[in-house]
Amino acid sequence: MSRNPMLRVAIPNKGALAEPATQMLREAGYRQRGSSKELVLIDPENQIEFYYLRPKDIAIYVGEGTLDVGVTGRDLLLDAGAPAKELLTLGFARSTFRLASRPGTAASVADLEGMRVATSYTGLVTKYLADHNVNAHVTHLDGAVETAIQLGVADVIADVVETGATLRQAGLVLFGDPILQSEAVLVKRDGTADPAGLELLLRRLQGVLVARDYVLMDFDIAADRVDEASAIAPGLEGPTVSPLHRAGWVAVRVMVPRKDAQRLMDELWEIGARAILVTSIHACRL
Ligand SMILES: Nc1ncnc2c1ncn2[C@@H]1O[C@H](COP(=O)(O)OP(=O)(O)OP(=O)(O)O)[C@@H](O)[C@H]1O
Ligand SMILES: O=P(O)(O)OC[C@H]1O[C@H](OP(=O)(O)OP(=O)(O)O)[C@H](O)[C@@H]1O
Ligand SMILES: [Mg+2]
Repeated sequence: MSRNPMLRVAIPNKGALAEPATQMLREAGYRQRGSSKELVLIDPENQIEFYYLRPKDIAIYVGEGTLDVGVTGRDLLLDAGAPAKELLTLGFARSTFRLASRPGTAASVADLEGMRVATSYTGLVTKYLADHNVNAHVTHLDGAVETAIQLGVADVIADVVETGATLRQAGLVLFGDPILQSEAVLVKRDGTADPAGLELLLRRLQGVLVARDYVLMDFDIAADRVDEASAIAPGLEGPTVSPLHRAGWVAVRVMVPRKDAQRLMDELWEIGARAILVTSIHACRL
């Protein structure tokens, strides 16, 4: 029997995406490299190969079809302008892409006419300026772009902002609307059939995302209050209700968003639920 070719997956080898991406794949049951010197890791048991590449190159490999799918940032994907599309948002490396300058330099993108803009994301910024009919000089820098203004290379920068600490340290302020909201995404080449093994990878990653975002909530409650409890905590497909030895009482189990757990416990307690327990989900397949 001939086996399908292995699924070929691009993973960032450094920067803000690298560690959370490998951690998520480990949680999804895949082998990951043990040292940053390993550039390729084959996981024959799961019929998958991982290629550890520079974050900026991943959309290019996937867009050209050299690799089947990859983990990258939405900002990097748009910057590359590669024919690849988002399949799944992964919830880490969340950032915004913003314009910044010394106070008083500009108030909106329209003020950038004729100015010098430094960025590591030349593709993204050039398109953004063109979309706003602004003619500005875009200078490409590989990183640490916040320093470009102090060194007289640019009037304005466009860069990734998370906490804003790097900007503050450089004496810069944000201006204008955010150019985009970014986070890590799984991408695939546009307009091609799904390769063998992709559906399984997606299901496993979705399982990790649900296990991270949801908890299990168990409680005991009088049977005639189950409808009220379901209105508070409906679960994903309705609660599991089991009989209890105590007459007129039942045990209820629901999945609830982790961030809402404390509020839901308070509300369930108010309507008479007792022995309310919250448990983490280690893994799941919905
Ligand atoms: N401080 C941060 N917080 C959250 N996400 C970030 C942060 N810095 C970068 N990112 C995101 O991580 C992705 C990759 O950026 P990163 O800066 O790690 O790559 P790089 O600049 O190519 O690598 P390096 O900075 O190591 O040279 C982008 O999608 C970016 O939005
Ligand atoms: O808003 P903050 O929390 O300060 O984070 C944003 C900073 O993090 C990234 O830098 P990185 O460490 O990747 O260095 P680089 O500029 O050389 O890419 C980004 O380019 C910003 O400089
Ligand atoms: Mg960086």
